Amino acid sequence: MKILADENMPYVQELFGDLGTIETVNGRELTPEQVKDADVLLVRSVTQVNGSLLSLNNQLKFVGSATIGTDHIDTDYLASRDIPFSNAPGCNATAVGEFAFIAMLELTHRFGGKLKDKTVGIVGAGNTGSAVAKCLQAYGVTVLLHDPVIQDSDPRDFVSLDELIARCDVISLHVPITKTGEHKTWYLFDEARLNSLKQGTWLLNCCRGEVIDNRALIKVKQERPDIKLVLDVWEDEPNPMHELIPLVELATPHIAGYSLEGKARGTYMLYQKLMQVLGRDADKSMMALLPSLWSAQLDIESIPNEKSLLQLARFIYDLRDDDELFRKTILDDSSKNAQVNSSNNNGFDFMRKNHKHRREFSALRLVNTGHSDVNWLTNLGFSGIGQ
Ligand SMILES: NC(=O)c1ccc[n+]([C@@H]2O[C@H](COP(=O)([O-])OP(=O)(O)OC[C@H]3O[C@@H](n4cnc5c(N)ncnc54)[C@H](O)[C@@H]3O)[C@@H](O)[C@H]2O)c1
Ligand SMILES: O=C(O)[C@H](O)[C@H](O)COP(=O)(O)O
Repeated sequence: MKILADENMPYVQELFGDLGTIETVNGRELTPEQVKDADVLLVRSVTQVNGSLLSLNNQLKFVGSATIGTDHIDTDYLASRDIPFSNAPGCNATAVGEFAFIAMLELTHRFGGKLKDKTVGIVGAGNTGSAVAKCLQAYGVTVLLHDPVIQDSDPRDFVSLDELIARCDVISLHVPITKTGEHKTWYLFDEARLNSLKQGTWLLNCCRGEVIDNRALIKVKQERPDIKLVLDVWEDEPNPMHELIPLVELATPHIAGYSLEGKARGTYMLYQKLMQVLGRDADKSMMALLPSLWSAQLDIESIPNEKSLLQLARFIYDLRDDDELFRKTILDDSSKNAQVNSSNNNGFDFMRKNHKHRREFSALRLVNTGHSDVNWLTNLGFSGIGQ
């Protein structure tokens, strides 16, 4: 069996190695010729899987995408050819939740005030939106949810988008990209909606770039510096509008979901699905792939203020490093960029490919050595305390 896998998918050899021959490829540049004799195709979000890519292949038994989003997959086409498909729902939701939470702590530290005093609106209350809400609620932040698709069948409370915008100090976007239908999300935040943000709103986008009209965002942000932005995703990736980057407070190249655990979960979910398709037992364990804990343990006496919480979060993941590298990689030093571009086509993809996967909060075991209540850190995701 020939398994063709994106070169940026970890643990493929460990999980699929005994099923056949593995060939790794640059997913963004994959051609029909390369796919021609594959039995299994494992992709990430950068590969458009459609009739054109699969036009020379008559033997494909499975397509898997180690991602939450499926907007790069022509699922109707795969169904028309009876090719089983699976994505990896929720695989990197914890990573996105922690990324957005840390970004909010960073903004609070930079611009003053307390995150705990803010009201945060989540647009799209599925896996990633709920993961952000979980972190915020563990810390005691007020959260409002907007999700017209599930609001009638979900027991949580929901508000309209207008109410969310009017009441929230921070808005975090977690919707799939959809171009049609009653609840389409393409340019959900167009110029009019961006202008309706209340004074001083922080807007985070960790879902898909095209949920915000980026050209309109440049215009609005130039007129309204009170709005603060965290963008992990961009219109027209891997070529974000250069004029937008300096206007963004925290800018990263679509890596909100890039935790080691999130990537491992993505590959593992595809392994489980393929074994099911092949009618075989999935006898490998995902936990065996991961280094057990990133740090044996950290003694915590108290979290006296938000700065201490930020320091603890930075110990796991210092988002400022990715922001700094992103600006340098994309904007600075054209000669360096030329080198990057020649070997890897694009600085955006270069940074994603070479991203050192961070760990999730759960990789750090905390021990409560004081008398104050720090047990809520377990609800935030850390291991140890209260267990
Ligand atoms: N930046 C990253 O690294 C990263 C990582 C994971 C996922 N993503 C993106 O984030 C998206 C969301 O991921 P998820 O796991 O939360 O997906 P999900 O399917 O679990 O949740 C999405 C939610 O959005 C809701 N929704 C749909 N249209 C809406 C609208 N118009 N208004 C409000 N809510 C709407 C859906 O009902 C659903 O509950 C993915 O589709 C993917 O594109 C990005
Ligand atoms: O949809 C997803 O799961 C995310 O956008 C994912 O993090 C994208 O990462 P990629 O597949 O491009 O490596």
